[in-house]
Amino acid sequence: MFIKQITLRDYRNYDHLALNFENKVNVIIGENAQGKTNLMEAIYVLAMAKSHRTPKDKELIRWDQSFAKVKGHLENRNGPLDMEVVFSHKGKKVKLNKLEKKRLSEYIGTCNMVMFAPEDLNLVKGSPQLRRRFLDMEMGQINSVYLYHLSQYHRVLKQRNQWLKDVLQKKQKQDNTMLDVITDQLIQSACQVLQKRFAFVKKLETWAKPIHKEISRGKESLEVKYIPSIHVSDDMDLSTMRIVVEEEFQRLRDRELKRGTTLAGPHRDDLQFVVNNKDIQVFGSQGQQRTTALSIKLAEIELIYEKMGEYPILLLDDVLSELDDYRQSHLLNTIQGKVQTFVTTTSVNGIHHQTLKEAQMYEVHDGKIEVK
Ligand SMILES: Nc1ncnc2c1ncn2[C@@H]1O[C@H](COP(=O)(O)OP(=O)(O)OP(=O)(O)O)[C@@H](O)[C@H]1O
Repeated sequence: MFIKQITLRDYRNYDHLALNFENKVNVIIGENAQGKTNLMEAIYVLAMAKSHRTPKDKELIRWDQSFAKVKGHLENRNGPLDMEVVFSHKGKKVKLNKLEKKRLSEYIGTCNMVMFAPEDLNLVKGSPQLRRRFLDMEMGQINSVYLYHLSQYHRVLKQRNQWLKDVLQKKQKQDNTMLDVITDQLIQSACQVLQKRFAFVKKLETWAKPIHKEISRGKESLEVKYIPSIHVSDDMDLSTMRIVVEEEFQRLRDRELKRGTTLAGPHRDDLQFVVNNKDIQVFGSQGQQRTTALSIKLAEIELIYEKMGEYPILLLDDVLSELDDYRQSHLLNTIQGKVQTFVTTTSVNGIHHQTLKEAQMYEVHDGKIEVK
C-alpha cells in the first residue's frame, strides 16, 4: 500500500497543499515549526481519522478557518483508492472512494499505518495509559470487531462511572438492579476486549522477539506480557473469563460505591516488557528501552503484513536522529524496498544510509513544500 498524492486544505499551518509521493522513502526536511510534524500528522489522520497527538479534532483546523480537509490518492493491492477526512466545528466526515461512510469503523483499517515518533520511545517507561492507547490504536486498525467492542466498553464504562458518581453525590438513589444491568453490559464488552488484547499481545511478542534479539546482537531475550487488573489469563475461554470478572466486580462493589468509579477492567490494564527476566520499565537502561520500542514498531509492520496481506505505511517523525547508527541501519534495512516510508528531520547530517541517498527529498518552509 502506498500514498501517491495528498491534498491538504486549511490543515494546521497549510492553507493549500498538493504533493505527490514515491513508493519508497520520502524525506521531509525543515527547520523547527515549519510544518514537518503537521504533514506527518495529516498522513496519519488520512488513515486513522484522528491525530496521534491530540484527541481534539478542532486543533487540526487552520486558525480562523471553518474546516480542514485531508484527501489522499492511494494504491493498494486491489487498485486505486481515494480517502478523505473533513473536520469542521460540527464534527468530522469520512469518505472512501467519494462515498461517505457513516461509521468510522467502515473507514479505519482501509489504510494501515505505523507511526514512530519520539513519544513512542516512552512506550516502555511512560504511563500505562500510553501503552493502552498503543494497543487500542494498533489493534483498532486491523480488527474492526475489536474497535466495536472497545467503543461499547467505553460507552458503558462512562455510563457506569456517571451512575456511581451520582449515587456517591446523592443525586441518584442506589438501585442495585440498575447497577447489575450496567455491570453485566460492561462485563460482556470487557471480556471481548480482554480476549482480543491477549491474542494480539501474544502475536506481537512472537514477531518482536526475534527482531529484538537481532537488534540486541543476540544478547537479550524479550517477553511482552499483558497485565490485566482482574486476575484473568490468556488460556481462559470466554465463559470462564466471564465468571472471574463477575466475581471481581462483586468483590469490588462496596469500594466502587464508596469511590464513585469503576476500579477494574481493561481501562486499568497494562503491558509489561521483560528483557532477560527483568522488567525493563523499572530496570532497563535507556538503550534497552529504545531497542524494545523499536522492536515493537518493527513487529507491528510484520504483524500488519501477516494479517492484511500488505505492508503498512511507515511514518518516522523526527525519530531517526534519536537512534544510534546500528539501530538506524537495522530499521532502514528492514523496511528497504517494501514499505513506503516518510521520514522527517531537521537535517540529514548524521543519517548515513543508502536508503536515504536514494530517497525522494522535500523541503518544508512555513507551510509550503518544495520537491528537491
Ligand atoms: N491549527 C493551526 N493553525 C495554524 N497553524 C498551526 C495550527 N496548529 C499548529 N500550527 C503551527 O504549525 C507550525 C508547525 O508545526 P509542526 O509541529 O509541524 O513543526 P515541525 O516542522 O515538525 O517542527 P519541529 O521540528 O520543531 O517539531 C507551528 O508553528 C504551529 O504554531
